[in-house]
Amino acid sequence: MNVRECIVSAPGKAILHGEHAVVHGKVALAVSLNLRTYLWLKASAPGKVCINLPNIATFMSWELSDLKLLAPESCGKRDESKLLDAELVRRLREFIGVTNGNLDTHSMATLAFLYIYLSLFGSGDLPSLTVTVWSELPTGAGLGSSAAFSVCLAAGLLSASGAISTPLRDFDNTARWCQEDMELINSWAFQGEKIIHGNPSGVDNAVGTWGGILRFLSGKIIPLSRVPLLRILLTNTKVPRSTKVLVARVKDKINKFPSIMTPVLDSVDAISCTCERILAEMTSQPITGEHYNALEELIDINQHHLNVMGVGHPTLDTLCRVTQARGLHSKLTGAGGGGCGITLLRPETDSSIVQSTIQDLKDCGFDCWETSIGGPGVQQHSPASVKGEILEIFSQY
Ligand SMILES: Nc1ncnc2c1ncn2[C@@H]1O[C@H](COP(=O)(O)OP(=O)(O)O)[C@@H](O)[C@H]1O
Ligand SMILES: C[C@@](O)(CCOP(=O)(O)O)CC(=O)O
Ligand SMILES: [Mg+2]
Repeated sequence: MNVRECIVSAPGKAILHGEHAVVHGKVALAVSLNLRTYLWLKASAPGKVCINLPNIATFMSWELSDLKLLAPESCGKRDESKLLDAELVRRLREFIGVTNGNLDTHSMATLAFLYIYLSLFGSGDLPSLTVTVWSELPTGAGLGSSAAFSVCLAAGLLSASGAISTPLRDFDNTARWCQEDMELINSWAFQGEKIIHGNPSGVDNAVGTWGGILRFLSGKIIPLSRVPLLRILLTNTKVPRSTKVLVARVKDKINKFPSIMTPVLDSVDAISCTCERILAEMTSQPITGEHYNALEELIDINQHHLNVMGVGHPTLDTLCRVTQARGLHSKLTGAGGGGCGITLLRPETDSSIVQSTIQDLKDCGFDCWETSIGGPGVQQHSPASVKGEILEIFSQY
C-alpha cells in the first residue's frame, strides 16, 4: 500500500484555569501556544515501519510481518468509540516489553504510535512508512506535548490512510481540515492521550486540534470568541513529572477525602467560570485595573487549590514568591508537580519589570519567556512553510 507523504503540526497549550478539576467534569479554560510539534510522514523501505523521535532519543523500526500478527480483527477509521481496545493495548505492551507500571517516555510514545497505526490500518494491507516527530515544546512539562504529539500522529496517519482529506492544495503553504475531519483527528488523538495519560479529560487534544482559546467541559468544546489580548510569561521549572502519576494522585485524594476534595473541585469550576465572565467583560467594556485585580486573585486562589490537591512543588512556590515580589501573580499550568507555570502580565507592565522578572527566574535555574497565545490548531504544511531548522532535523532521517 502506498502512503501519501505529509507534514503536519499541532500546538502546545497552557491551561489558564481548571487543570485536574477538568478530569472530574469541571470547566477548564485553555489556550494554544506558539510552540508546535511537527510530524513528517513518508514512505519507507518496503516491509518496514520506522519512528524517529529525536526529542526523546527514540528510534525504532519493525517488520510489517511482525506487526501484522498484532493487528486487531476489525478496525475503524470512522469509529469514534471512546473506549480503548484493551486487548490491543495488552498485545502491544507485551510486544514492546512494557511491564505493568512502566511509564517511561519512550514506551508511552511508542505505544501511542503503534496503537493508532494498527487501529487505522490493521484490517487491510499495512503500509511501509516512516514517521519523524520534532517538537519545540518541552516534553513532560505541562504544556501539552503529549497531546500535540497525539494530534500529529492522528492527523498524519488518518491522512495517510485516506480516512480524511489532504487539505493542502498546490501553492498553499498551510491548510486546515474541515470540521468533520478535525473531529476525527481529535477523537484519535484522545486515544493517544489515553495511552500516555491513563485518564485524560480531552482538553489538551481539543486545543491541539482547534487551537485558539477554549472552554472545555466534559468533552464539550466551546471556542471563546470574546477574549482580550493577554500577556503571559511562561516559566519552566525543569522539574520532570508525569501527568499520568499526578492525575492518579489527585484521584486517590478525592477517593480518600471526598467531602473535602469535592468543594475544592467545585471552587475551581467557579474560578474558571468567573474568569470566563471577566474576560468577556473586558471585551465589552473599557478594561480597568479592577479586571486585572480580579484575574490576579483568581490565579492566587487556584494555585492554593492546586496545592491542596497535592500537585504543587517547591519550585512552583519559588515561582509564585519571586513573581509576587515584582507585583506579579503566577500559578502552575498543566499537571503540576514541577513543570511549567504561567504569570499574568498587565498591558501596562513595563518591559523593564518583565526583563528583571525573567532574569530573577533564570537565576533560580528556570527557563522563562514571554509567549504569544491563541495560535492555529492542527495544520498541514508544504515543506516551504516549515522553519528551516525543523526541515534540517527532518532531513537527517
Ligand atoms: N516530541 C515528542 N516525541 C515523542 N514523544 C513525545 C513527544 N512529546 C511528548 N511525547 C510523549 O508524551 C509524554 C509526556 O506527556 P505528559 O506527561 O502528559 O506531559 P506534557 O505535559 O508534556 O503533555 C512523553 O513521555 C512522551 O511519551
Ligand atoms: C492535569 C490535566 O488537567 C492537564 C494535563 O496537562 P499536561 O499533560 O501536564 O500538559 C489532565 C487532563 O486534563 O487530562
Ligand atoms: Mg500531557
